Amino acid sequence: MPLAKIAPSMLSSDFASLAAEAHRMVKDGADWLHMDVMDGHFVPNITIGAPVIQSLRKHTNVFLDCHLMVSKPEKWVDDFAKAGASLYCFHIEATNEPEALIEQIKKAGMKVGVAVKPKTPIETVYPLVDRIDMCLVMTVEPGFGGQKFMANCMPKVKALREKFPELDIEVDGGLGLDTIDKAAQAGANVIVAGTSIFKSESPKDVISTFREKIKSVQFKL
Ligand SMILES: O=C(CO)[C@H](O)[C@H](O)COP(=O)(O)O
Ligand SMILES: [Fe+2]
Repeated sequence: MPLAKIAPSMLSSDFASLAAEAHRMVKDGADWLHMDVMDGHFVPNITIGAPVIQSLRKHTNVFLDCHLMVSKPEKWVDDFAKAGASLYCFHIEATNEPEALIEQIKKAGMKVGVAVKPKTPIETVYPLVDRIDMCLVMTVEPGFGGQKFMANCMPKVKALREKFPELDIEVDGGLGLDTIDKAAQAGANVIVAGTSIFKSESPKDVISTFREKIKSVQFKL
């Protein structure tokens, strides 16, 4: 099972001080920064686009894990690559040609992630796993931070981990000190958390607790 990676969702940060918030998260132990991109069409919310990634990239070298909750994800690959995105994670529900999109993302020089919404069967990603770097199993309906963790998505994580022991498996939505155990035991190793980290008195402690919980199950799976 790959190493634990903790990826604060910047959706919960103060967007007016994004660079400072990014530095704060890295100082507090974040491995990646999770950048939630929403177009108001695939999900009923609008957040950021490539220009924001471009600005942020001028202030930090940290790995930018971009979660594209957008229709037509093929349309934005080059913009995000030029802007300095490290990983481009698209929703399998948003494209009819995932294989071509994966190749396009790789050609643009980014890592590739495929995301599945809670109701999407995990089997849909199995044929793609040999070509991707990460699978994101949503544990809320995409669109908003601060929602309740959907524990009924854990069997999807477990099945994916059993089939692909070395794959980066990311969970996203409602992760906190009260839900991290379930995600770790199911086999997730990349933890996205916005609300629980940014609302905490000590993001550093939350991040290190997440990492310890993943490590504690690492060798059992
Ligand atoms: O993809 C997302 C929303 O669609 C966010 O990454 C996610 O909601 C973060 O949630 P939380 O604040 O509960 O950690
Ligand atoms: Fe996300």
